[in-house]
Amino acid sequence: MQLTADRNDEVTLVTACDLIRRAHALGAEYIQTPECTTMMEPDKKLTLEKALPESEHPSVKAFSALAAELGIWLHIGSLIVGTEETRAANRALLFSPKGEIAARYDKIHMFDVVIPDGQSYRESATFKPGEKAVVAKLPWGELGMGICYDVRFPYLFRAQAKKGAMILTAPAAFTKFTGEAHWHTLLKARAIENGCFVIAAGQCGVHAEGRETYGHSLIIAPWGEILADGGDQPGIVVADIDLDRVKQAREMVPSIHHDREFSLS
Ligand SMILES: O=C(O)CNC(=O)[C@H](CS)NC(=O)CCC(=O)C(=O)O
Repeated sequence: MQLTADRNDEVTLVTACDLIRRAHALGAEYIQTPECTTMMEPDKKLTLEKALPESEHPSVKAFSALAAELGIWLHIGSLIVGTEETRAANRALLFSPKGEIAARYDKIHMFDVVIPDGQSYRESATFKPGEKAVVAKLPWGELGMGICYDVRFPYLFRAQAKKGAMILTAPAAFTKFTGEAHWHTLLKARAIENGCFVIAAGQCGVHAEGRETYGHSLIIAPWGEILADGGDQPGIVVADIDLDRVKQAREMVPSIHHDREFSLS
């Protein structure tokens, strides 16, 4: 599902829940939302003020209740969650159909980048990077959890695939500028090189202070075909995931089994 998060999380939460309900009505059993699902707040101080711990976080409570009500696996691409330290976590949460948190992943790679379109980002000023890669168990197979900028670090997804992941994920708030140049290519590469499905929900549109995100939520098959593309407007995309296609792609090109150690001089 993709949306344009407001800086006010209460406003965005309503939209997010509505889109999740629409996806469920179409038969979705696993639903993914973008990075920073309920809030895109440019101000560091305001971001940290809203960064409540999981146990007190209004969005965590709402999504847990919604997952239980609908009986779905709900993968919230990320929420801004308070930690014991001064910086927050940019954390993805996977809710089970009982509403329990089945897995959590803190974004590892921080987007500290100056973009030639004039925008500059210092994610590490607000967020403490995670240190643990995560592969979560779904009833259909294992799912590797990544977030946004992580998609540029192929060894993270390689490690997840080697651990058994058949679905790789990168919910995102990609910039429009870098998305136009790189988004489809990076995600297709992660799918092809690992023989995995890739599912990546994206923020889209114009956010507070003119920040533009790329949208184009993608579902990609292990052979590299794009099964669904969300375009640039808020909405949902759905696809049937046949996990036999992982085996089929890896039978055609078994590169996942051909990694080698080598020296470099
Ligand atoms: O801070 C927020 O409000 C939400 N978080 C983000 O937007 C994050 C960190 S600033 N964005 C990215 O990682 C973009 C990566 C990207 O665009 C690329 O790799 O090209």
